[in-house]
Amino acid sequence: MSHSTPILSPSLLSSDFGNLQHELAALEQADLRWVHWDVMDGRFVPNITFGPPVIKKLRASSRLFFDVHLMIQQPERYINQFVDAGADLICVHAESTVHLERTVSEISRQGCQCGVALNPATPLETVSYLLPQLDMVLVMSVNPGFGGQSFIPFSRNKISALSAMIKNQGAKTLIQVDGGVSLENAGELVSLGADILVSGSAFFQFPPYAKRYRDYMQAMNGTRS
Ligand SMILES: O=C(CO)[C@H](O)[C@H](O)COP(=O)(O)O
Ligand SMILES: [Co+2]
Repeated sequence: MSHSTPILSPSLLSSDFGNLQHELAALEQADLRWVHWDVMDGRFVPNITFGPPVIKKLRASSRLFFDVHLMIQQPERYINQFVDAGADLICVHAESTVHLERTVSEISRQGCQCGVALNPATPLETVSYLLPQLDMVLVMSVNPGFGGQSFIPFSRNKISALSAMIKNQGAKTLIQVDGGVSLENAGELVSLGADILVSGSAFFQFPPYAKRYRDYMQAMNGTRS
């Protein structure tokens, strides 16, 4: 089921890592509701970013919804730590854990919303049986690991097919799209079925954030069917 109002979740990957507290405050001031944390371990993806201690420290001063995208091998080892750090939603990659059902069940059991991310080449069937228990499926529209990449065109078909799959099952799972999202494609992605768009480079490189957020919301609402 789609959210009546689509959500923008700015990816901190493109923010000022030297001043994350300020960045979070600026997002709140600009009326954003969500923020996207790209956690990378240097193994599942080549880069390394931040982990639970950083998120926990910043949780204390932020009311934003913490949308945590784990790009780490065997995320089941760290669920407890990310829940304790204050994540509102934890999203694990289907490709990163052998026992995916057990991993998402554990996230829910610990009182957190749960999501599964799919790399571009990973088929939707991977999450078909899990939809009733997932709060969100993240369709990666670039290969994970870096910000500023170009949107992979076949992701459009994947979003529509996932939207149809969710409707057919009568599930309430939200669709998030991450990678290469811009003001230019935001409206189209929402019309295809996206409920939450993640934007890193195309958000943070264009301050002031309040104006950028307004522009995104206009684009996202404009073509909602
Ligand atoms: O998960 C990610 C990369 O692995 C990021 O969330 C994503 O790439 C956002 O960056 P951009 O909007 O610049 O593409
Ligand atoms: Co991400």
